Amino acid sequence: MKLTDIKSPKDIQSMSIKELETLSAEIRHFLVDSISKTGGHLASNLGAVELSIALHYVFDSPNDQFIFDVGHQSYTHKILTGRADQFDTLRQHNGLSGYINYKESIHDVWESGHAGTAVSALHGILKAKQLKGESGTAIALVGDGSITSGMSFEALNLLGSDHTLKGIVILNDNNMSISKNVGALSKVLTALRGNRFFMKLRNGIAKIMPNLIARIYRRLKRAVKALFQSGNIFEELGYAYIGPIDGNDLKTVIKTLNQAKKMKKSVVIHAVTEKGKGYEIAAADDNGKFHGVSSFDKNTGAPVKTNHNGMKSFSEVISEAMIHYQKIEKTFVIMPAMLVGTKFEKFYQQFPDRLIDVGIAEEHAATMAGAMARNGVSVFLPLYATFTQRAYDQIMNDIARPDTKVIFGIDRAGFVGDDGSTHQGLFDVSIFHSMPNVVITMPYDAQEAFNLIRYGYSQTHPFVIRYPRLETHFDPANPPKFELITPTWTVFSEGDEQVWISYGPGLDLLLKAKQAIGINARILNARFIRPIDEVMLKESLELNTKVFVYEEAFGSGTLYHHILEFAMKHQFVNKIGSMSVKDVIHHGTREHNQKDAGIDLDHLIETLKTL
Ligand SMILES: Cc1ncc(C[n+]2csc(CCOP(=O)(O)OP(=O)(O)O)c2C)c(N)n1
Ligand SMILES: CC(=O)[C@@H](O)[C@H](O)COP(=O)(O)O
Ligand SMILES: [Mg+2]
Repeated sequence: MKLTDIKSPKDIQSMSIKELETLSAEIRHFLVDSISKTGGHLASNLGAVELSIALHYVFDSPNDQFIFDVGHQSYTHKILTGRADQFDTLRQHNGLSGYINYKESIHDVWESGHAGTAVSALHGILKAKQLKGESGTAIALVGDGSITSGMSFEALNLLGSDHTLKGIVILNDNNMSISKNVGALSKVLTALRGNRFFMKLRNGIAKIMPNLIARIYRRLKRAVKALFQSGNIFEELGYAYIGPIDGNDLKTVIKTLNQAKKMKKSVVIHAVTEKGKGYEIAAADDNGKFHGVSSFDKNTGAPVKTNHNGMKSFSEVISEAMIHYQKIEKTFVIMPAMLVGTKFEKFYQQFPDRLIDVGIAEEHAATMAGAMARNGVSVFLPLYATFTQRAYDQIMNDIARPDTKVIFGIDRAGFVGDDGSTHQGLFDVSIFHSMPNVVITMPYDAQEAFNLIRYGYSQTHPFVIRYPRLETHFDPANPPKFELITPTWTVFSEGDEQVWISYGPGLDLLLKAKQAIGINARILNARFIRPIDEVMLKESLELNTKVFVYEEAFGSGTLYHHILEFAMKHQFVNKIGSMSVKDVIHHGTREHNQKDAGIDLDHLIETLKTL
């Protein structure tokens, strides 16, 4: 059967195990082929093929509801629910989403994109079914990285104690988050994985080679200890624990799911899988390079080259700046699971004792940062703008409220493009504006990024430097110097007919609009989004002309509103217009994101013409 002929999970439910095994090989081949062209989350999907097939084989979606934590590993589920023919549009505008998406399919029942929500969703879905007397069950597929997040623990704690509900949690343990998984729970899982070895031995499956005996003995000892002495964390939380099982062995997974289906209490199935399975280059990688990929050459695994012409990502610029800044002052980086994406690997290699990967634990990272800073350590906390949302309370209560100097590197600020609505970095400006004491900045280029970092460490408040998922000119061999700046705006382009204000990449757009329309506008670089530069703003308002504020951010309590407030307070009567994001923006290129939000260049020009 061709994958594109699968229209519903029913189409695979009458297959034999052998046929399903052939199907899993075909799916892997398809995924590598397809993702090599479109980009996407490769390694996680390759590891979850058998788990997804078995789910659809044993259970009956959508009556039984499948919850994919994050949702980045849901590609096989998409194929089995009739979407194989759309994979050439993956993560593209109006194409298939890279995550679970309610609009795509009745089988997509839990959207997340953010890690750690699956067990809470499982609890919620089961409770709703119970209250409404509905049939069917729910199953959560959670990775070993996501299970370490605070939310997962909160939910495991509650669901385990609710004996009126029965949920199934499949713990997809590949020993990897994006990078190697971290923390004590990861060690517990490693110990439990040892039990698989014990079971294999008992069944006479393991082939013992003489030179391995000593190692095997040590692992056996660990396994026995985990089994009989320290107990099993999931059992102690109230779950039946099945495993560890080979999560890439279809027959075993199907047998186990059938067993779990019959059980009366909530159950955790510990499935050991291989991230990247079936594509050797991805399977061999333990640096997270094949977690999320852009298009690549299938034979070599190398990304399809684009000409960067001296350009580097802002992530690289900031991490380089932090490396250079170590000559001025030692700082400590608290990294919630995004070492690869934020480009801090080089920093970690050079300063292994100045960075800790805390895993998917943004809340913990923020409070830990606050505590370290209060105890005299210079802290840098890199967070993707979207994941900042997870730590709102901790940033608010433990950093902003007591006015503690933590320097935040807010990466992926603004549109993120192909990851879509769950990952857009559009809310951080409002979030930080809603908190006391926080200084909010955005650099236009690499020089300004260096300067803002220098400035951030020289002042005394919580300090945000936000930067986009874009590139800028940067030569690592000849990096900018740290210049001393004051917290002011700058004139980006001279003029006096109108005053246009923005920050970061919005400035380029305003400049293009100025060139296109021919209005001699003064363009101000509000690199300090907060506090606003009252002197420069007042001077500009005194031109007694129209003012316009452009923000690539969700327009609620952002720069525009503070400019308005200032103008009203000082009784200026200038007409002040604005453009910002007002809606949820889905996947596509950055340009599509701008168009969908109605803040692209064409719309900007039209708006400015009639201001
Ligand atoms: C709150 C939050 N923080 C960070 C991320 C980024 N992120 C996406 S997937 C992932 C790793 C997940 O690891 P795991 O759950 O083990 O799944 P695997 O990819 O190994 O299958 C991370 C850190 C996220 N999606 N949500
Ligand atoms: C699944 C997830 O949340 C991350 O893998 C995310 O897709 C990373 O995005 P970047 O590619 O921008 O690092
Ligand atoms: Mg994992």
